Amino acid sequence: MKVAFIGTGSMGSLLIEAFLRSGALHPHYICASNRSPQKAELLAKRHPGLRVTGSNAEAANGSQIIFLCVKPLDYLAVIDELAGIVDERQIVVSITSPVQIRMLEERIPSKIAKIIPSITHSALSGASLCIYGSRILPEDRLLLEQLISSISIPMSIRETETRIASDIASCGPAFIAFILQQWAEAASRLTGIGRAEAISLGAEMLYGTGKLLTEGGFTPEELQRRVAVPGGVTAEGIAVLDSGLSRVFSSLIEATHRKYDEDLVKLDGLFNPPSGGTADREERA
Ligand SMILES: NC(=O)C1=CN([C@@H]2O[C@H](COP(=O)(O)OP(=O)(O)OC[C@H]3O[C@@H](n4cnc5c(N)ncnc54)[C@H](O)[C@@H]3O)[C@@H](O)[C@H]2O)C=CC1
Ligand SMILES: O=C(O)[C@@H]1CCC=N1
Repeated sequence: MKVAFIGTGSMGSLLIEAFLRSGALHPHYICASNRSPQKAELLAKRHPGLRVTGSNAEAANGSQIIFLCVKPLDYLAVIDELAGIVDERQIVVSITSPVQIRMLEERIPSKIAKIIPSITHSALSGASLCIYGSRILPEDRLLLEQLISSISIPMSIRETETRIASDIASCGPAFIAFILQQWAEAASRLTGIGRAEAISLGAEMLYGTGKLLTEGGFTPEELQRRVAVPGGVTAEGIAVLDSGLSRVFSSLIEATHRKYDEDLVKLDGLFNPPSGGTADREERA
């Protein structure tokens, strides 16, 4: 099976390398193209056999699955390039949340899926968010999920839930890393523990907590009950978090959704230039 990756920036490269590391894909079956070819050529150097093409059309030609790993505002240019090249048997996968499946189905005849990845896939873990277009058949879904499950846990979501699900699964690693950084800096400032030591302790704790919440079968509530012994110190800390955090997460969700709305308006203008409908604004969660 030939698989193409258009855009080999941060996420395109990460996906290629994760698929190679998992053994799901072999370099000989991968075609990659990028606006500045150097990035794709670096990948080819690291993974002999991986083919870098001079154009996106060349990468897509004959590929069974085509991952589009460019930023939202670069989609239209790529889609227009592919329009006369791809056919109804090929599967085009968008990895970006604001580009609506409908926008792609209107412009190209291929089967369309949206699979939103996460940086956690470079550790062969984390959830990938899967949304399938109207032309995707059960066997296409099986093929995609077989591939993506080599590097992640595929989870089907509704397209209207893309923003909030992606906030948690894809932006989440950055949010949690920020919290850990702040915690470690406060710990270092107030107690003198080394920042690096505090971060190592926190990282191991996050790894173990993730395992307990997944394979360990704990719910967040059970985990808190087990750790916060009556009359102990954890309960004191949870009371502080309780008084401060609920507002923080509401503001966070408002901020990401506001930015998403702005992206939808820009995309709407790009994909429907003259009359410019606003239907996409209704499509977010
Ligand atoms: N970084 C992350 O953790 C996640 C990113 N995403 C989504 O992935 C998409 C890509 O993000 P990154 O990889 O971080 O961005 P990036 O900027 O690192 O990579 C985008 C690549 O696309 C290339 N490109 C732009 N226009 C092109 C064209 N016409 N033809 C070929 N290549 C072209 C650029 O040269 C660049 O290498 C974004 O839409 C982002 O929302 C989704 C989930 C997680
Ligand atoms: O920051 C961003 O826009 C992308 C989307 C999900 C994770 N990173």
